[in-house]
Amino acid sequence: MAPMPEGYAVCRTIGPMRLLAEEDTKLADPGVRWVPGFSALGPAFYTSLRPTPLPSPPYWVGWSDAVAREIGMRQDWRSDAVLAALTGQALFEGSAPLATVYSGHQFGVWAGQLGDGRAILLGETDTGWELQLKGAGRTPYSRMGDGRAVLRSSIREFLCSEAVHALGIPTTRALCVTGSDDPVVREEIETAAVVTRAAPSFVRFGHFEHFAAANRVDELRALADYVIDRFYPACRHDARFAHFDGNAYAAFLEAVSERTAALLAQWQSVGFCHGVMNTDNMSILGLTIDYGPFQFLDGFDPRHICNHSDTGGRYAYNQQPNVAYWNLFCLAQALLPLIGDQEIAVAALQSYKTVFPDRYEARMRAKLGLPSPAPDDRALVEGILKLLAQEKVDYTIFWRRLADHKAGGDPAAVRDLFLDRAGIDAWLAAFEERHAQVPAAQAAQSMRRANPKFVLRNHLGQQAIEAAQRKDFSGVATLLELLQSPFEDHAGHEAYAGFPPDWASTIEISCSS
Ligand SMILES: Nc1ncnc2c1ncn2[C@@H]1O[C@H](COP(=O)(O)OP(=O)(O)OP(=O)(O)O)[C@@H](O)[C@H]1O
Ligand SMILES: [Mg+2]
Repeated sequence: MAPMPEGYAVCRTIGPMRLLAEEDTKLADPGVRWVPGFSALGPAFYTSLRPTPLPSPPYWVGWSDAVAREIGMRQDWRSDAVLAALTGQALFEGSAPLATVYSGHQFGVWAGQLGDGRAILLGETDTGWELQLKGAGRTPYSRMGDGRAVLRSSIREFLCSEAVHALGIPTTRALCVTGSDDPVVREEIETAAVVTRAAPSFVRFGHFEHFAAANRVDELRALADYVIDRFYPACRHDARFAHFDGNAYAAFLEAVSERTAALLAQWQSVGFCHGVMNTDNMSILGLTIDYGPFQFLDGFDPRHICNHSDTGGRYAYNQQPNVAYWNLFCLAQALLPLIGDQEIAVAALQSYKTVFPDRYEARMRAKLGLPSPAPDDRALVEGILKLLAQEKVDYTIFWRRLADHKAGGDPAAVRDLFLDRAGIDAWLAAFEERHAQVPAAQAAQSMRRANPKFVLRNHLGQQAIEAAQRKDFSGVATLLELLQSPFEDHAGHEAYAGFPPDWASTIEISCSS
């Protein structure tokens, strides 16, 4: 293990908190064991250090027992000792925390070294989950940052991780948000929080770029071999990659491209804007990672920019698929020393251009309740997107109402969303004609599984955040419950599925978190 750097948390006693005694640390055993995982790569890839505890006593803000179960934690995992371990007051027995180093392209420009400036990896469990504390204090990669995260952004990340998972979209998960009353300075003074995240791996495109940029090919290869062996073993032998003639790194690039294409198809179809698709926010596993200024579309506007810091609109909703490809190109460049031939690297990226549209069309067909493809489906999709964009019709509500209509509901609920009645009537007629051969009950059922009733809209998150800032955490729990089963009706919770209020458009979400 690399030595503890000076100036970071050595964690003896801070304020009223104390380092847990040996017997307390055992109590903090979450029911899983720690295995070497990423740390086995060696100190070139990270700095070992402890989280820095916050001075004030921590408290639970929100938690997901479902995630705890998936990780394999004990049923009564939410003990004081675990709370202490998830807020840096104590260490889980056997965990060897660290912060990893990566680099990246931010807003299209090479940013050089970044790294986990406020996320500390506790380790990997024997059940295959890395646990990471976001907002756990400064690291050697913090640059000018304070190493902290605020309650507002932590609640957003926690809820959205679980919402995106429940929508069937690959994502990092969130076990819990813990808070404390310690002030954190952003545009205003806010309070500190930590999100405990879980993922099979938090490796990003930027980890590869880091070693490639410094021409450190041995480390680059070690990292690629680790990721391939752990997560992409098929790249070494599967007949699917035979066209690369045994070049596992080219196969790896193709596999990552395909996962990324599939991810983007899901984001686009559900109306999810990520907001900061820098290469350091791109998961090598094709997971959604880094919930910052994200937004689910309210009214459908293809050019919507959810991040107020993104003045040029680089990460606008309709730019996301191209940006993902641009990011994959950066990854290809980073992997070039391993792949060995530029043409092969470029070839490995090509499948993005077919997988993305194929997956996107399949997702949109599912939203339309169509079990198999037909030549005019693209026109049907383009037709409705044009109408939705024309009047900025609410994206989620439109699709859910269309599903309800297919289930026998009044078509007026759909028509009433549009001023252009002739336009929507013509489209509905084409939709019904296309459905002539599809059993209505089957279509209705699959549409309700493809078109969520509940998404984490900005204003819903905002209401839960404001209550939590007053120490009322019930809004976080209620939203979590709805978002964990977003396709269910949840009678009595119609308000969470309604149109956003006027003030929703005034919420400004930026990179400040
Ligand atoms: N408050 C902070 N203190 C220290 N470093 C920070 C802080 N906020 C962001 N950073 C660092 O700045 C870089 C870019 O930040 P970005 O907003 O993409 O990530 P993030 O929100 O911190 O976290 P992640 O990508 O891990 O979800 C990263 O290296 C990140 O660790
Ligand atoms: Mg980030």
